[in-house]
Amino acid sequence: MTPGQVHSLLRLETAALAVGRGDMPLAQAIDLSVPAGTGLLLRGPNGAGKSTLLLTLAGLLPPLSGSVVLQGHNEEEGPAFHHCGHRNAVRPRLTARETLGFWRTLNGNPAVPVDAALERVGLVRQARLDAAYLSAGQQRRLVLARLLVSARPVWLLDEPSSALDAEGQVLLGELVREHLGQGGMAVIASHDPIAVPGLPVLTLGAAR
Ligand SMILES: Nc1ncnc2c1ncn2[C@@H]1O[C@H](COP(=O)(O)OP(=O)(O)OP(=O)(O)O)[C@@H](O)[C@H]1O
Repeated sequence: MTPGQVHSLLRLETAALAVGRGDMPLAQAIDLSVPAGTGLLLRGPNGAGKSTLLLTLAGLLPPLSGSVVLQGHNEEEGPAFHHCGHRNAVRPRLTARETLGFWRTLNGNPAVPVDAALERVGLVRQARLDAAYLSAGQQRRLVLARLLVSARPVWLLDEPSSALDAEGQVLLGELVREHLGQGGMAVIASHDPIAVPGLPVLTLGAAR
């Protein structure tokens, strides 16, 4: 079975989902249905709850009410979600190559080899450099490479384009399009344009 055939059974669904922090609601009545091979772009002003929604979809925050279900997912195949927060979560004293090796081992389901992932994101020359010495955009590219080294069907990306140069933004669009093309899913919170044609948009309101 190809990845696309495996993922084609999956669908990310929320029903009457309310998300928030503590007892403070930020967004309510969210009814999503994201089938395999499609994505969703989250828009909305600062503080609207986009990051909170991504964390809730990832299972890292509890819903205030309602449900999140990944239909068709077999738990025995391991975790389905890659959550990449707006912070890079890189360890300063691991090299770029060690960082990807660490994530590949931790996340399991090995996919693209570490050196191939570094090449894909343009970090070959930085492979042996401590992550602390990577520029902001290079650290962001390392986060993108992390998506590649372990196969997970659902990418939850929080401001993935921040600090990326124009070429990096093109790369991000390519990676997301390829992932969707293989039957994956992506929910992306961003204030920037994302180079994925036809991406549906969910706009969260201001929470002020
Ligand atoms: N740990 C926390 N405890 C309490 N409130 C929090 C916590 N984290 C975030 N918040 C609040 O939740 C609200 C929504 O934050 P969130 O990060 O989800 O917004 P966002 O739409 O992603 O914003 P941005 O566009 O600025 O990234 C904000 O008012 C924020 O202060």
